[in-house]
Amino acid sequence: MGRCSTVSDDDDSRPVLDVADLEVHYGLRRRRRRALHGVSLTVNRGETVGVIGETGSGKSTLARAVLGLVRATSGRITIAGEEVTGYSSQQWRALRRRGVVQYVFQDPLRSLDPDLTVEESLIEPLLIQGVPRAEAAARGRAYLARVRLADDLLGRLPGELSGGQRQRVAVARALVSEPSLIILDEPVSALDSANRVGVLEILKELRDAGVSLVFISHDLGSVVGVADRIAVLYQGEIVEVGPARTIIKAPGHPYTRLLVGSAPTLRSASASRAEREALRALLHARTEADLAPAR
Ligand SMILES: Nc1ncnc2c1ncn2[C@@H]1O[C@H](COP(=O)(O)OP(=O)(O)OP(=O)(O)O)[C@@H](O)[C@H]1O
Repeated sequence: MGRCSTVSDDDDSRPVLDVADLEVHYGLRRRRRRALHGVSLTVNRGETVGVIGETGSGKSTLARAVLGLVRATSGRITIAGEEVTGYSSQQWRALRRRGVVQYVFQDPLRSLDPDLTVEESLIEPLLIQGVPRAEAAARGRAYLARVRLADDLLGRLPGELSGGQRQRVAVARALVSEPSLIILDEPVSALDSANRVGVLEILKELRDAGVSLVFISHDLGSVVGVADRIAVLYQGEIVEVGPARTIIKAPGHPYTRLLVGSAPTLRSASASRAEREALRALLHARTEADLAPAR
């Protein structure tokens, strides 16, 4: 199976995702909270970009903004050459129906309709696009094989699958319409280690086949083997972005150093406890100085 086709244009030089100076606030007046500040990120066609950060850093908010599930307070989001920032919910629905951007969430039950069989879930996006049923069914089966699941699961409901099988079906469903971009928000976090390895292998194959992916995770170790570039999100801001190898070998920001130092498998020697505490203190000092509350 080849590269995912381009849905809305065929200019390969244009980023498939261009997020510029994105700001997202939640709540009103005194409850107003800034979740993202000045976030800029591009994903080139065929590129896999990892976004890592600890809990509450704004990873899901970024995913939701790019999927039109949360509104940008300011900034610009362009997907496959289409500026979507000011889209109404109707326009977002139309964009999703065209299959330009697809998603996989941590909990596959959020990505899959519990009342649709695996086959129905796989062919639904294609039928919406007007693909004839027989062709849609054939493509659904092909993508099921691509995530290494057998045809005998086609008649099952999501509730009749294991967690790992469900997440593979969610990945196959995201792929079936051959979108320009797939957003994966913590796709392996809820899986046991065998399934995690299996799904990461599938993501690597997709990357090698030239599918454009955003892989969001709190776990640097999961992202590092899959992503071409990694963006580090800290308290709603991207503090560092670079090739995966550079992020691991020469992390620039104290928070990235802390992440790398806390993941012993990523370095020959993990940071000592004293080093980690020194980095935490440095981070704390920066946070106090740099991050003003939302106005
Ligand atoms: N619907 C909401 N209303 C108000 N605040 C929210 C809402 N959703 C998220 N937040 C806040 O925005 C910030 C970023 O949340 P977000 O869910 O994007 O973080 P995350 O990095 O995905 O965290 P996790 O890894 O725990 O999922 C947090 O401070 C969170 O409490």
